[in-house]
Amino acid sequence: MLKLEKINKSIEGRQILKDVSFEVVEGQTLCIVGPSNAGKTTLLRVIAGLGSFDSGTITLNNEPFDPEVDNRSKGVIGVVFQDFRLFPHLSTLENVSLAPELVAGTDQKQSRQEALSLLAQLDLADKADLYPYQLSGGRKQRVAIARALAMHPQILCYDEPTSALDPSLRDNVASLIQQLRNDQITQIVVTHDLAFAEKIADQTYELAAQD
Ligand SMILES: Nc1ncnc2c1ncn2[C@@H]1O[C@H](COP(=O)(O)OP(=O)(O)OP(=O)(O)O)[C@@H](O)[C@H]1O
Repeated sequence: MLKLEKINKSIEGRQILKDVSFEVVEGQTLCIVGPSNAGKTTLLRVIAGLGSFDSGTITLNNEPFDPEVDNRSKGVIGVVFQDFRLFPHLSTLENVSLAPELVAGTDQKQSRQEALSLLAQLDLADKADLYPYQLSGGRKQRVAIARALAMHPQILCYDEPTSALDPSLRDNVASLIQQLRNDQITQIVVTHDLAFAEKIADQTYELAAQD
């Protein structure tokens, strides 16, 4: 589905990504693992179009795909950030319905209906009117997931989904990712936690630290 071939990227003269090649299969979960500083976040940013790369090719469904151009504002690749990045001045419902309205042009009634249905799916139905500061870390993360899913991404990516949460929630995050996999959502999960990766991954790509 999404295929990377020999992706290279240097920052300030230092090679961070070297010949990164893998393919994530539709409906499956790919984990990108590696030690600190291996370039996991950098790679995720490249995939999501939030950062450039120097050489290599990326295709999506066998078509050339330039994330910086083709993902901008389109939500083809959704991202759940480590720190969630919710809009603090918006309610849970508004956080989820905003992008479909502003970016995809969905009318407000429909986008709110869809947001409510996603919130119900993620066990947040009774949190629709709360603001981010009123939510626990685990719930904020689920709002971030609902917000990404609201754009109907072809792939949902996570940057270190367990690291900002209490360790007791690790299994809940794993269950949630497994539940989304059962719903046929294609997922890419960046993690340094090998045991976590083992639980959720169909496929693992190991990123080695460069010198
Ligand atoms: N904008 C930047 N400017 C300078 N160096 C950068 C920049 N972005 C990333 N780097 C460097 O690239 C290397 C890889 O960083 P990255 O955050 O991608 O690694 P990581 O595997 O996600 O690490 P961690 O698990 O610690 O988050 C680091 O040495 C980092 O300092």
